[in-house]
Amino acid sequence: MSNQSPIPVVVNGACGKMGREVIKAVAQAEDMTLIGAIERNPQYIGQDIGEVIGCGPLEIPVLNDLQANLVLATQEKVQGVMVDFTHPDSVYENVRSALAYGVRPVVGTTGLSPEQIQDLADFAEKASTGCLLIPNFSIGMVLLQQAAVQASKYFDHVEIIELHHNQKADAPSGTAIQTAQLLAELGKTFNPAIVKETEKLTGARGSVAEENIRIHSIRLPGLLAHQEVIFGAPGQIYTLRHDTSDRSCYMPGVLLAIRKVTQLKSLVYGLEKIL
Ligand SMILES: NC(=O)C1=CN([C@@H]2O[C@H](COP(=O)(O)OP(=O)(O)OC[C@H]3O[C@@H](n4cnc5c(N)ncnc54)[C@H](OP(=O)(O)O)[C@@H]3O)[C@@H](O)[C@H]2O)C=CC1
Ligand SMILES: O=C(O)C1=N[C@H](C(=O)O)C[C@H](O)C1
Repeated sequence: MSNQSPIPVVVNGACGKMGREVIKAVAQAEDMTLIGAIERNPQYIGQDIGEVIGCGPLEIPVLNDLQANLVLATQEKVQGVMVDFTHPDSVYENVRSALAYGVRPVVGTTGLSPEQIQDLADFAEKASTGCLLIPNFSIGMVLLQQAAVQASKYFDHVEIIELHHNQKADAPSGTAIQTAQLLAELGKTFNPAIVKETEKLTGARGSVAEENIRIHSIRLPGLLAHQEVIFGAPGQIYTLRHDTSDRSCYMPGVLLAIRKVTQLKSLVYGLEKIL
């Protein structure tokens, strides 16, 4: 065991699908201490978060007061971290609040606009406070994206298909948007038109992201989170695919981000930057 004080962690969206996994992972991490579980759903407020998620008492009541927990995080021996897995509608304000208190945000929630991300980056820079925005915490997705960047040097035609459970609020997924951005960094425009296309049903050809890369979003019960990047060239197709089967796949990335954000002084976007 190291002599360093454990990192105090507040989890926002604690009773959601991802929040529950994060609570479990943080509670088991020897170098972290769970100090807050924030949730808006009244059915859980006041209950022990450990009991709610079925891992036994953790002596942390579920509260619906982010500000109070952020204040708590500033009173610990070492500066705290807020992990956010909530909703596109609330994440911007949550991160602004955490940064204002000097609490470092680790953000998994997707759906922030480019303008909101830039604003948070400026705010973190001014506050000289680390902040991590990670559209996807799984190592498999980082590897897929790296392979896609490599392939994009040799293929001029590419489309992205992302497939998720139908409780997902935002489309396209944060991961698909980031994947298109990474491919676009090469500085070439993909998918030169071969014929004049007509969409007989609006949206049939998906949405167009950076450098003319199309993203198609599928939402079905039974899916978790999946992505394909399909490259085409005359006479060949190269397909990269990542599938998740359990949300525990994100936890090594989440724990790494909690450790790394304490060493940062500005906003960093993407798991690949901290590996
Ligand atoms: N970066 C990554 O690797 C991953 C990112 N995600 C992203 O994380 C986010 C959460 O996903 P998931 O856990 O599946 O979602 P859930 O809907 O299961 O959980 C979201 C939690 O946030 C709460 N919430 C919803 N709306 C608000 C709001 N306006 N203000 C405050 N709290 C709110 C929900 O409460 P209530 O139940 O009352 O609605 C719930 O507790 C999504 O954006 C998703 O895309 C998901 C998986 C991996
Ligand atoms: O909502 C989800 O489930 C996921 N959301 C993230 C995204 O939008 O990319 C990450 C992963 O795909 C799971």
